[in-house]
Amino acid sequence: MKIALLGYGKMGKVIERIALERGHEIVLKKDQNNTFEGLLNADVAIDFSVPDSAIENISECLNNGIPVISGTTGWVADYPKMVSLCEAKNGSFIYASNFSLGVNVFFELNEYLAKMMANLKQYNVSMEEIHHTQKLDAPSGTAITLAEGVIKHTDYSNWTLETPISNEIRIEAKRIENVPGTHSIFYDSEVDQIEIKHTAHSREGFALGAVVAAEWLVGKKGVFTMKDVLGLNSK
Ligand SMILES: NC(=O)C1=CN([C@@H]2O[C@H](COP(=O)(O)OP(=O)(O)OC[C@H]3O[C@@H](n4cnc5c(N)ncnc54)[C@H](OP(=O)(O)O)[C@@H]3O)[C@@H](O)[C@H]2O)C=CC1
Ligand SMILES: O=C(O)C1=N[C@H](C(=O)O)C[C@H](O)C1
Repeated sequence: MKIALLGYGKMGKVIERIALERGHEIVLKKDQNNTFEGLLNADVAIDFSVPDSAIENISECLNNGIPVISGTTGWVADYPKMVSLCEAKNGSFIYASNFSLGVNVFFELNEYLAKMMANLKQYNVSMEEIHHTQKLDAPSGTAITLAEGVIKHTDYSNWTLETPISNEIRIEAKRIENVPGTHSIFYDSEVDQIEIKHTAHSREGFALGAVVAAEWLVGKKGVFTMKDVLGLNSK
């Protein structure tokens, strides 16, 4: 498979290594300093760039009939626009706030726990995410997906980085040197605490998941999620 990398930073470089190990070829490594030249030779594009460039990168792919995977976070308010563009162009698109298998299992666990806790009003939900100090967005895209998973099954209706008012889930975003990504969800009552936690030990899991998603997407039309890629939709 010929892959265009849109974003060639920390993630782009790990994705390149894993893609080459799996027998793929890299036909474009786009950063701030070059153009999309080479994109049209790609079977699929993988965007791990910056919040301000994700929409341009994804649009360029969809407008040119190139299937695109995006892992860039911090632009999700505009996700519906990219879904509409993909549908209008009969294209192929996957966005995931987190491509790792472990986190996608954790997303399911989070929703399962939220369903069980929904009627136990004595418990207060909060979250913590910890990432490296270069991260541009807060809270992390993964924390937002986790909060949405709780909101879907409980009376919570929003998340906040500030002091929460009723029905808001407080997310604390910590930035510590070299942390690849740690997410915790807490259910606190006066008498106890339930905590679930996912800790990424490196960026390998995110990158492998993105390459697997790219391999899966080629030849399909539509807007998909990691649930489709991992066959979790029917569960
Ligand atoms: N969904 C997931 O599983 C994961 C998502 N992420 C997300 O992926 C994104 C990238 O993370 P990371 O690799 O750590 O970040 P880095 O800052 O290391 O890399 C970002 C890259 O994007 C490039 N870039 C900047 N502007 C553009 C542009 N206009 N077009 C293309 N590339 C551009 C930068 O280029 P230059 O060097 O020239 O500035 C750099 O190469 C973040 O949003 C992060 O949150 C990260 C890990 C997992
Ligand atoms: O910026 C990162 O590094 C990461 N970003 C993603 C996010 O915002 O959730 C995924 C992962 O936690 C690493």
